[in-house]
Amino acid sequence: MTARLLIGAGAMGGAMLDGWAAEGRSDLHLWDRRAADRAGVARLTAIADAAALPRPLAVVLAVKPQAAPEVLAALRSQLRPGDLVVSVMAGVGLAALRRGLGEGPDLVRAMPNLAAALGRAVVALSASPALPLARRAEAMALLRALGALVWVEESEMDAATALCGSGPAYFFRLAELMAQAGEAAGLPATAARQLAAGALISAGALAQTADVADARRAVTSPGGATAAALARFDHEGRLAALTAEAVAAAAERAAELARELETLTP
Ligand SMILES: NC(=O)C1=CN([C@@H]2O[C@H](COP(=O)(O)OP(=O)(O)OC[C@H]3O[C@@H](n4cnc5c(N)ncnc54)[C@H](OP(=O)(O)O)[C@@H]3O)[C@@H](O)[C@H]2O)C=CC1
Ligand SMILES: O=C(O)[C@@H]1CCC=N1
Repeated sequence: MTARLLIGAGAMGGAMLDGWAAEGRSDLHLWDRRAADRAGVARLTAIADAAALPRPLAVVLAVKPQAAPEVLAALRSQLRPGDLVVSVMAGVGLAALRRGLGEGPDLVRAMPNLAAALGRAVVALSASPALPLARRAEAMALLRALGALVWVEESEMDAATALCGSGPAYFFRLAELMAQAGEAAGLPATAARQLAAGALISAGALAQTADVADARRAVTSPGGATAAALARFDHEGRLAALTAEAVAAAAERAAELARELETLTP
């Protein structure tokens, strides 16, 4: 069984630990500056301790992209040929990971989301075309407990980040605004929040069983209340335009993180 080392246990790393805990794994190691201790997870006192971990070793990098140069530099000399490094850092490309970590480890990029804690994320994956299938399978085995896996080209990773990494926040924002609008329409604040969040949960559940366009059509009675709302959303294509603009902004920010990293990399 491959030992696992997670570096960075903030929001995303913590969610992955929760997802793996549900798998009942006993070979989890963690390095983080200050995350709380967790049952069943062995804390390293320094990244340098990674050298002594059992092999084969899979390292998952979940620090902020801005911390990448420092963390990659500390990790580089601790890795051995055959180690697998999976990075969930937005905007940190395979080339930057390779420069930072050297030729030893095999590399995979992954873009999960916070539903990894519940095993309900969708995770975009990319790797060099030269990465053998067996190593891809190892990365998939590592991430399977976190949710559904979708391979994309590395050139598509920023767009994938804008959808699956950031995407949950878009729906949460809409639910926040729906709650505000519900209150303005006369509901008590608590009920408005419960109903808006409930609608989000209901939509998520339905989206698991049907194509989203079909599900939308099923909700929309001809001439009914939903149709009235959707007509406003779609008036002159404004929701489509706004959504396209927002997704492009997220993808562009991921690309920009990569450019910023170039200036940080020694
Ligand atoms: N949040 C999300 O929904 C998603 C995040 N990601 C990616 O996951 C990564 C982590 O994001 P997120 O969990 O939100 O961020 P957080 O800031 O919540 O977590 C980062 C963690 O790494 C720790 N850390 C360890 N070493 C360092 C170091 N040398 N410098 C800085 N931090 C360090 C931080 O410690 P400290 O608290 O002391 O700074 C913190 O615990 C990012 O690269 C992001 O792009 C990907 C998909 C979704
Ligand atoms: O906002 C971010 O940059 C990270 C990546 C996707 C979700 N959170």
